[in-house]
Amino acid sequence: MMAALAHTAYPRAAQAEAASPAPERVMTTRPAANAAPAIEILSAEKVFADGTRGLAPVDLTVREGEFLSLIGPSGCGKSTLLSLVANLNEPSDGRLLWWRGGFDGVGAEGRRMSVVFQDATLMPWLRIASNVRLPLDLAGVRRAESAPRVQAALEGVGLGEKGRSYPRQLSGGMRMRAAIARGLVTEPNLLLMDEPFGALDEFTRNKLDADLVDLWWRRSLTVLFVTHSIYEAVFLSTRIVVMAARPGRIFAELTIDEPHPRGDAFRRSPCFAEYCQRLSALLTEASLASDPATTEAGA
Ligand SMILES: Nc1ncnc2c1ncn2[C@@H]1O[C@H](COP(=O)(O)OP(=O)(O)OP(=O)(O)O)[C@@H](O)[C@H]1O
Repeated sequence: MMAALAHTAYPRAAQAEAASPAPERVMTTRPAANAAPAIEILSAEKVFADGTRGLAPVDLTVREGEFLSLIGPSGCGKSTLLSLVANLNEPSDGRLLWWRGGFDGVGAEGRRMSVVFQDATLMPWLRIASNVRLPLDLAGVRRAESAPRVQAALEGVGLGEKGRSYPRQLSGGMRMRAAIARGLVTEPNLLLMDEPFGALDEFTRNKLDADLVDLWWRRSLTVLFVTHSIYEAVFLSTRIVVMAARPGRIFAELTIDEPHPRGDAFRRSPCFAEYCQRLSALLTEASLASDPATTEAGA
């Protein structure tokens, strides 16, 4: 089980979504600032074999229950940072902690992690259900046990009827949902997502964003999310980390202190527009700080 998160009840009338009869859920602005750390990045630095300094020392704590997005100009190290957290890459210096321990503790109860990339990477020759079942097959889970878990994961992303289809029979948005189902089938506590909806049209992306934030909220997930989209970052996140390039580093942070679940009413609200403007201004500053000429001049 995950550590208890602070749930702050909001008067339903305070939100336009309250007009909708469907969700009987308590609104919340989790997580608590003092929630336990899921990931601690401690002065982690990355210099690649060719000498490229992908990341200057970065210090960042991702707390349980956060939806934390990384945004910044191209080459600022978002994917590099995510790959360190996924343990697909090692820091050249500094270290990371996963649930206050080493990576060998990942996978234990309450410490499960999944990664979803921009490309759905489904096996074209396997039906959707078999694609989603892959992580369970690799873990040696027996079919009798995996079948209901696969079906539940598919239903969780709205693909309950598509298990017998092949990837080519699905739209791009559906394939991405299948990739998310594959990420969720192991019931992760932490979901790492590298621009998962970057290749989708805006309408589909908005829909998947709404479903993702709903999943995050219902399942008490912790999410570390890479995006280039200001709107997506503001809509989804509890906190946004703005990065600058050359070398990749943390430039600024913005907390989106708005209750969940969030829906279209939030997207249309003046405060959404304000957050977007603030984030846009920070990104402009980060881009200027990423310009070598500016950086040198200011040094
Ligand atoms: N394997 C590698 N070898 C050398 N340099 C690399 C390698 N991987 C990344 N880099 C460099 O490290 C820096 C950070 O790259 P990274 O892909 O993390 O940035 P990003 O913010 O995710 O970029 P984008 O938004 O364009 O995806 C860039 O300068 C990139 O060229």
